Amino acid sequence: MSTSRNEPDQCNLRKYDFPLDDIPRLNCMDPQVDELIKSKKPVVLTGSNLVGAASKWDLDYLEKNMGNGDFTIFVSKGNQFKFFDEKKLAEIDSVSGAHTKNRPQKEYIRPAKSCPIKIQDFAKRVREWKDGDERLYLQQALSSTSGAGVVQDFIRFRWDWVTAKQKLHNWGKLTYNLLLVGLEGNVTPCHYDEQENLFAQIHGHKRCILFPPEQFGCLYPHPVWHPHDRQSQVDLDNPDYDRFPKMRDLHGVQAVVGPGDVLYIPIYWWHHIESVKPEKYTVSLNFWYKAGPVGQVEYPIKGYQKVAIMRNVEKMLAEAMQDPEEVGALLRTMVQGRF
Ligand SMILES: O=C(O)C(=O)C[C@H](CCCc1ccccc1)C(=O)O
Ligand SMILES: [Zn+2]
Repeated sequence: MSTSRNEPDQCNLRKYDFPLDDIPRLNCMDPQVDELIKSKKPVVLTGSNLVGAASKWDLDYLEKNMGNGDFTIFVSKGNQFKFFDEKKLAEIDSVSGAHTKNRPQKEYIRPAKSCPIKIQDFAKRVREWKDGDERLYLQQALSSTSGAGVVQDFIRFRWDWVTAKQKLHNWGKLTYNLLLVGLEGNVTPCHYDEQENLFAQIHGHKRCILFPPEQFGCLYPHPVWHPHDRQSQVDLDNPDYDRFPKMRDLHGVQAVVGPGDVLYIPIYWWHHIESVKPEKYTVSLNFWYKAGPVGQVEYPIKGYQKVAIMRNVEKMLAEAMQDPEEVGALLRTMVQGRF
């Protein structure tokens, strides 16, 4: 039911076959918050005012205060913006020796293509956008050249609060803040990142569905050498249970975040993010922190540590075999009928 305030109508959110529990929503001063972050569990923090200085970052303000540099936007014919790492493609081309020359170069479909744009053009295209047009998603790291007004606001974020969190939980350094401006209906499909993430929602609402690293087996990620490394092969919005039978065992958690909310997305947790009604576009800013130092390893090892181990095995085998196509065959030979 939609309340009088500008809130999403929980009833018109997409329904899924798998169960979804609610991510706790706690005031940032609640001591349970640090318990949850310490145990790498997601939580929505309210009242932090972390990006209060950005509460005025709507399209008009961004248009006037982001300078005239080029911004990276992604354009997609559909509603999915599945991250495609061009650097991985370059690596595959560089590593492929004579033995792979005779194989037709596997063509990769890029679900969304990236192109540079001025913020003014982007804002115009968002205002004029209507259903059926190709979709846009601005995804740009903020820096000191991001426009005077925005930089002034950036300085006034609650750095004291967020730096205290970083230190308390032994996170590594802040790598960057990604500014995200997307259209209602845009979906960032299920993937995980190798960084801790304080995801601040500024304008509009986003529905975030998360799964713990332990559900790696149900989400069938692409191989680490693939440009879609860290992205799930499954489409939650169009499940293929024949190819991916273990999707039936999915059990996620979810939250709809609105302006002022900060969602803690723990490192290695899967997340699928959709910009939802009633607003036409959404503005978010994430705070990505490198993982902290690996402390004393405790046994049994945790789900996220198993993911790190599996990644290393895939990297080592791809390096040893020099031909990614042979890694699967070798792994099947190694485990089938034996373990
Ligand atoms: O903050 C996060 O981690 C998100 O996934 C937010 C997500 C956009 C992320 C785009 C992206 C995904 C992978 C690599 C580089 C960029 C959204 O809000 O749509
Ligand atoms: Zn992410």
